Amino acid sequence: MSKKFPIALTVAGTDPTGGAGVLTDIKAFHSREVYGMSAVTSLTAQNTLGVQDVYNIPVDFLNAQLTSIFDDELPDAMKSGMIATADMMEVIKGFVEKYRIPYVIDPVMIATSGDNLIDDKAIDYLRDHLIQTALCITPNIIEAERLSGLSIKTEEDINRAAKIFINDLGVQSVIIKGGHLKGDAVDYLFTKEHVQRLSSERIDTNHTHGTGCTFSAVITAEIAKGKSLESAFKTGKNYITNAIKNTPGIGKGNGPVNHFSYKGE
Ligand SMILES: Nc1ncnc2c1ncn2[C@@H]1O[C@H](COP(=O)(O)OP(=O)(O)O)[C@@H](O)[C@H]1O
Ligand SMILES: Cc1ncc(COP(=O)(O)O)c(N)n1
Repeated sequence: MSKKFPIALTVAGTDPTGGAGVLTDIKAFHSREVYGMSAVTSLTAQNTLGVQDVYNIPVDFLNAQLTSIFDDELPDAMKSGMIATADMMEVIKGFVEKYRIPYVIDPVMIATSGDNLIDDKAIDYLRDHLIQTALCITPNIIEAERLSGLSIKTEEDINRAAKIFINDLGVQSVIIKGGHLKGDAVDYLFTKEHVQRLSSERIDTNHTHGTGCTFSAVITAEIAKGKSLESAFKTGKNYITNAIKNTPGIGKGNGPVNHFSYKGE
């Protein structure tokens, strides 16, 4: 029987309050009318106030989850978020290379609350071995600084970091997200050939838990539909701006975003 929906897979950690990680990714896939699958890397005990505890799934069991998925049905695109260790990254790299699946990496390192989510060896593996396997990586400013080794304060710094990603580290394309800079919220997609700049007003809120997860999940969903990266980037930006603006107001701290309100392209 032929499948009726595109399929997107997320490989990431869980947040029991549903604001970040696997749960927000699946909500975003569903909202974009894409069938969602997941392989869990870590269980976290976290909420809108911070991360209270982390349990990393044994690497063999991550392998087992991915084997179950890929033995049965090939997703049209996949993304990853929190991958706590280099061993886990190696397993994921194996599947991406074997099945040649379009892959978006959100190089998650630190939660909005400031808690570390992955170890230093994992950051090195991400930079030296994993990001090269992706169609696109979506670092925020802090992640772009850590991976490129530059301090990023201005648009010029962003351009320099992008050159390092593409020319020195060998990534196919990079979206550097300006959510953590001042002024308008500006994101930049760099490929070897061109730059696409998308700007939105900065929304004055602390309800930005899971924004990076959601943004990369929407991009992955659009890629699963066969959309171009440029078009997926536009949808991701429109979706996240709307989702932050219409915050559902959940929790006592940095709340999650709204997956019900965006109906556009
Ligand atoms: N206060 C805000 N107002 C509008 N857009 C925002 C705001 N904060 C983040 N964004 C947007 O949300 C997306 C995620 O960005 P960012 O917060 O930088 O990533 P991360 O969640 O990985 O730290 C980007 O498209 C960014 O421009
Ligand atoms: C399991 C998990 N994955 C990712 C994030 C980062 O979230 P954000 O999108 O706010 O940077 C998180 N807090 N928890």
